[in-house]
Amino acid sequence: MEADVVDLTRRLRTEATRTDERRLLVLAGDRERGYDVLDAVLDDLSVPITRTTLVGPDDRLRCEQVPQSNAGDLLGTTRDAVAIDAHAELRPNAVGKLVGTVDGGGLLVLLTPPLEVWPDRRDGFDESLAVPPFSLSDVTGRFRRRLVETLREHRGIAIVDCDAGAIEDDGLTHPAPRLTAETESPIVSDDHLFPAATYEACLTADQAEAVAAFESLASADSAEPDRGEPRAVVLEADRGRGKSSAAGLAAGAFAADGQDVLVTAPQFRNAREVFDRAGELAETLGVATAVESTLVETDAGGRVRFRDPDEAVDRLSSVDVVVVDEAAALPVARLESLLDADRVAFATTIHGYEGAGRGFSVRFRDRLAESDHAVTDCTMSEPIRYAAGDPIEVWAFRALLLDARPPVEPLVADAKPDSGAIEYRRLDPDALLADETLLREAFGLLVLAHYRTEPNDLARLLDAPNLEARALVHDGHVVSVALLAREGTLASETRSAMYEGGRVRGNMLPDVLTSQLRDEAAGDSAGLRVVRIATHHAARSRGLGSRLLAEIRTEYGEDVDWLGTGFGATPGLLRFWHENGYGAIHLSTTRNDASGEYSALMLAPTSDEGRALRDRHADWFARRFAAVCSDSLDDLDPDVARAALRSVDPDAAPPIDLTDHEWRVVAGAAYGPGLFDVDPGPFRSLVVRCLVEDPAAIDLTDREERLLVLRVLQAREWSTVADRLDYPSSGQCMRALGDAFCPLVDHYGGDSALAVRDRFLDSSSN
Ligand SMILES: CC(=O)SCCNC(=O)CCNC(=O)[C@H](O)C(C)(C)COP(=O)(O)OP(=O)(O)OC[C@H]1O[C@@H](n2cnc3c(N)ncnc32)[C@H](O)[C@@H]1OP(=O)(O)O
Ligand SMILES: Nc1ncnc2c1ncn2[C@@H]1O[C@H](COP(=O)(O)OP(=O)(O)OP(=O)(O)O)[C@@H](O)[C@H]1O
Repeated sequence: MEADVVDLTRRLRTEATRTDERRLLVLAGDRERGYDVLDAVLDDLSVPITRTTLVGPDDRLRCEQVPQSNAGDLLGTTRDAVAIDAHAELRPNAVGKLVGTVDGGGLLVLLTPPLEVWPDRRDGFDESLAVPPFSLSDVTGRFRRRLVETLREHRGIAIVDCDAGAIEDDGLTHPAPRLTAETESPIVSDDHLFPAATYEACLTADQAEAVAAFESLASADSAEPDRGEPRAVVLEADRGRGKSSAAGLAAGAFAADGQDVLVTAPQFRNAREVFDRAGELAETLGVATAVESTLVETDAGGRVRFRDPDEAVDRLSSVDVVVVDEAAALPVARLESLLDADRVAFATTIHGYEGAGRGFSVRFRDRLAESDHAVTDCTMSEPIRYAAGDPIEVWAFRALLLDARPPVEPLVADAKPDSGAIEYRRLDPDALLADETLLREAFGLLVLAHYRTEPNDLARLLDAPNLEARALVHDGHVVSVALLAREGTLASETRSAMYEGGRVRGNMLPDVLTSQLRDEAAGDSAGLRVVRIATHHAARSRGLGSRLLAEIRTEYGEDVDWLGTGFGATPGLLRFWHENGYGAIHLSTTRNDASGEYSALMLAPTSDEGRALRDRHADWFARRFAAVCSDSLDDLDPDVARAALRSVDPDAAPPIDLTDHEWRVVAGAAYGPGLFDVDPGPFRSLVVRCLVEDPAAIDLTDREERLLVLRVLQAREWSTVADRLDYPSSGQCMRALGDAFCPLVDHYGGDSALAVRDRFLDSSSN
């Protein structure tokens, strides 16, 4: 049989090479037999071992080997053959990252258990879906069943049953011969800053346009003084469109002009093509003085060099141009720091969520828009690594729903929460599988709206026992969707393990409340966490999200003790949840990598037990808030602090408990010559109470509230606060703080406070 498969692989390779497409070979059956066949196939293939990668747990072939957990290392690289050993586990994210790395003419190999039994076997990835109190036997195999179906249905995929020694499907597509490649050749105009050779090195017109976009990063000259302002280029494309190469050609052109270009990426290998192209261009132009793997230098004193993101951030001011490759794979906070560079380019994938996360498009785009940089956008669609319409890309997009989209705008444009056309629907996994449009719309909406949705989530949606999905559909189309996770009802052993620092899967809220906030009972009650919620962008702010939350509360209210959520906190989102009955009980003390925000945890109780849980945590949260704010949250956006406190139920928050002397200090600073600085403590508890309670009698402006947060809670220097809030001087800022405390003293002050106030009011009126 091996000979037959070797022969088939040769034919697949010939076809792939002729069409510049890839082919996929599935070796199903016993693992050892699969490896024997794979060995024979790779021995015969004219593929250099240096361009082959085995992705699996063991180093069994004579080529590079990486575990599936490190599949991201290969992002942005080009391989001739990639074999994925899926026997112990199949991580959907890994498949998403790997498919795009295989070159035109290349081969992707999938080693799997027998296809008939594979969906019903529980593997390593499934273990990650078995979230307590559920067990592995509760996990289902729908994702893999669907995967197997797509493998059987799609073109270009050969399936070999290694146990039976039979070729089930030869995967040959017998393409009609093509006359010539249909790509437009790049047009090189005279009107460009970079040398013509830069454009002549481009393989497609798209790539030439992308290179041209980089010209906007050229440094200022007297003819165009406007170029002195900060500038950014964002280059987006699907995998393998030649982004890195475009960036490399531009970097080479800058270096030829004597500029210092710093290139960064999650890892050097993600950016290798940048250096290949930059070096080639420098050589073509005859200006290269050094061409090494991470450095290109030119006789004009220019260079292109690589630095890790951490190091890059420290060097931004000393270089001319910064190029960030595989930008979507970097945390948003890191991308934000890179914005300190005046001239910076970000190259990233559009369907980058195949493992990279969508932080870039969902969150970082907003930051970029708020920055001073003038942004030039550029997209590339023409494939370079492999031909357009490549069957393996088509398969991967479908199998992992990489191109899932919410319904087109006109279908949901009229959706209103109270209209009869709106229906609340359970998105049962079986119903989703039976209705591909529903699945694509629901998943597409989650992907577009959420920076963290990735192929693993598709598998979770279909197979995880703790997850459920609900939606509002408008005339049958998904307009608002929520992903829900059951949490809590944990056995006492599990709870004590958590309390003692053990890791427990899932159960995000009970986990944080138990392990970090030291509440061993937190995992006892039954909860439902809204993991994600999204409304179609064409129908936001009409109450649809709120209606969906209300429906969820009606459906589950009797069933659980609390509803909860956790998300990257912004003032708008905190308001949205607060308006829907959720109150903050925690803000994380570190920023989330993907969102760049501090995470907020919120609870909405639905039973007495849930209320008791919410109340004690709201109380603890309000009590510790000021201390955390002057420590790990000292850079928290004051509007997030205000919105978080405002969402806390005032009945659950601690009352004001100041001694007479403390009241005299506060009232003395508000109405007399006293100073906040001598004893900030009592001021802090007053501010927290006032922001939680928001009494009608205290009408502070937004600026005054920000002042209270920045100076009193976050202990920022007077000069910093004055600067940030546009007070003309620190002195004016101090007076404004005193003034802001007057209504607080009036409203909350006891006899001792009011006596101080009246004394100073009397003396000023005499
Ligand atoms: C656990 C999590 O999933 S949190 C993340 C939530 N999801 C996202 O951020 C994805 C993108 N955003 C969305 O899909 C939607 O904006 C949702 C889901 C947050 C809200 O859905 P909608 O259908 O718009 O909600 P609804 O109309 O009931 O309430 C909107 C109100 O929420 C508040 N709000 C929600 N998001 C924001 C925001 N980003 N900025 C400002 N206010 C906001 C506002 O008060 C808004 O009212 P307004 O438009 O009158 O100012
Ligand atoms: N102008 C060019 N000259 C030579 N080779 C090129 C050129 N453009 C692209 N290529 C080749 O095409 C393949 C894909 O290019 P590149 O890595 O730049 O694309 P990419 O869009 O950055 O890919 P990914 O999305 O995987 O990061 C690489 O093998 C690269 O060497």
